[in-house]
Amino acid sequence: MLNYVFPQIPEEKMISIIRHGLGKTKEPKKIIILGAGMAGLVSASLLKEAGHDVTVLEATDRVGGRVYTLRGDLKDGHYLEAGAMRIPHTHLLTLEYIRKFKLPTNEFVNSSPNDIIYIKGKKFRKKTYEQNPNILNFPVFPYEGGKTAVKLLQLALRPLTDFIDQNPKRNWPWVIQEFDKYSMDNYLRYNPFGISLSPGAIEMIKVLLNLEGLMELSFLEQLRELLILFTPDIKFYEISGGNDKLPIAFTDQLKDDIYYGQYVKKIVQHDNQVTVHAVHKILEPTKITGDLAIVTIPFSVLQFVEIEPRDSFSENKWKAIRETNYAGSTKTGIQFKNRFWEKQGLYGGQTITDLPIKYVQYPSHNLGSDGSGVILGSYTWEDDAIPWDSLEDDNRLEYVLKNLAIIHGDQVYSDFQGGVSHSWIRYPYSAGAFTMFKPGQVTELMPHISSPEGRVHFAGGEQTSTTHAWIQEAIESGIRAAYEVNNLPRTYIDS
Ligand SMILES: Cc1cc2nc3c(=O)[nH]c(=O)nc-3n(C[C@H](O)[C@H](O)[C@H](O)COP(=O)(O)OP(=O)(O)OC[C@H]3O[C@@H](n4cnc5c(N)ncnc54)[C@H](O)[C@@H]3O)c2cc1C
Ligand SMILES: N[C@@H](Cc1ccccc1)C(=O)O
Repeated sequence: MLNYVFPQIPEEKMISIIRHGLGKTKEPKKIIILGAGMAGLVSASLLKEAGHDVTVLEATDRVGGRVYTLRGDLKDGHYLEAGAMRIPHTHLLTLEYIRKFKLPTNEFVNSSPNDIIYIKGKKFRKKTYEQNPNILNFPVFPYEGGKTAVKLLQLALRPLTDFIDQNPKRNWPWVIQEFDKYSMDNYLRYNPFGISLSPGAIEMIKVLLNLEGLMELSFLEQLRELLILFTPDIKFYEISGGNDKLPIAFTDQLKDDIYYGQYVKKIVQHDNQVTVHAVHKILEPTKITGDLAIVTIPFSVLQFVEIEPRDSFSENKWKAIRETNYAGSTKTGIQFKNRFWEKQGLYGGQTITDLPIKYVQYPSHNLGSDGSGVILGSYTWEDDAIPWDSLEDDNRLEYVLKNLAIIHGDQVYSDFQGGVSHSWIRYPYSAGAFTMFKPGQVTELMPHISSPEGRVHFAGGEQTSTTHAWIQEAIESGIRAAYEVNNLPRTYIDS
């Protein structure tokens, strides 16, 4: 259970593997990797460097998967990060690869005192709210008055976070055992430490911390996220020019080993080998046989891949594939011919609102420049994404504009130049944005998610590591899978 929080390979060893590789293998094998997202690229890169013959089958025409920089309908070289947009300064594996490929970065201004809070029809600046949280008028208990949503949440979490901090390795197993059954909503409502927040305080936390859509999901998952986001003096970065530069950087080494447009339909284990069947829109179907396979396809879409013989996967694995919960997320970006938000003091940073758009992020690149820019006009998670997923792109743009006009004025209409939108639930190559367990799934599913099944190994961020919903965990899982198979003797896997 500890690998729910601590990587199976110590972080400093993983950093050394990124820098120096796994070391030449004594057992070169033919390895088929399913998926060219960050997990697939990392494992393919390390295993090729170690002397294996790797083949990567990727369903789409690009690398990156959920690192997806949308440029299509935007002008003047602008882009929207439909997937990964920010990299915390604590995500050393991600930053190590960025350093390895010498990619330029700039600060991602996640939040600033000028952030806007638009709640109950009123507009405030974050600095004003932080000086006097009561101006938002949530009906809190007297002792909760004057506290921000973050402070109230930290109050409710404090007994747990202090306990974890005393001795994380010793105390996390107890926390998992005791709190895996809680949803975020349950923990806040029926706080086991007797710090029961008022309904008004819970409402304030849900709205201000954009948690409304996630409340029914695992409390432990949110706790892990919040520990990241509460890291004192946390800083975020982005790759200048688009985060897709990171997955693309792997293609120099792997350009002859990645096959695009190859949608994997079947995995067969037989005669001490594994054969992967894929279809292509135009070419003849593909059939590749090797010594083993590494699956990085999200479990949500792995359900459509035929596994032969069925019992080559354990029942626990089948259960994990069926039940691992994938949260939805939808992003809509809008391009404006003037960077009007900067004239309103928003150089990066965000708006948080109870309007359907929920969360707006202002760009952290080309700050202060003249001309156009792209705002992430709406970023929603899970339940909050559902209304947006019911709409086609143009309707999303229409409603996002309407909401932005309420916040920024009607200039949004005269400055409007176009926009892009992406629903991860409706994206057939991930069928969801990221794993976010339901209550009980850490205990029930975690032990069976990354365990190999015969000749088939598993990576892929979401389901197989310690921080769901971050590139860091995709890299961690890719390194772990490569390390796992590198010196696996072929005879062993013949058994
Ligand atoms: C909305 C959103 C916001 C995010 N924000 C951040 C952030 O700010 N910072 C951060 O660090 N991380 C963020 N992440 C998380 C990060 O993007 C992912 O955790 C990471 O990219 C996952 O990599 P992966 O290789 O595990 O999976 P994926 O990227 O999903 O790769 C799987 C690959 O398999 C391919 N595939 C699927 N089915 C098949 C098939 N049948 N046959 C062949 N190929 C197939 C897919 O096309 C894809 O390329 C965000 C993710 C989302 C969705
Ligand atoms: N890590 C992703 C998604 C995420 C954030 C916070 C909570 C849950 C998911 C992001 O930074 O946007």
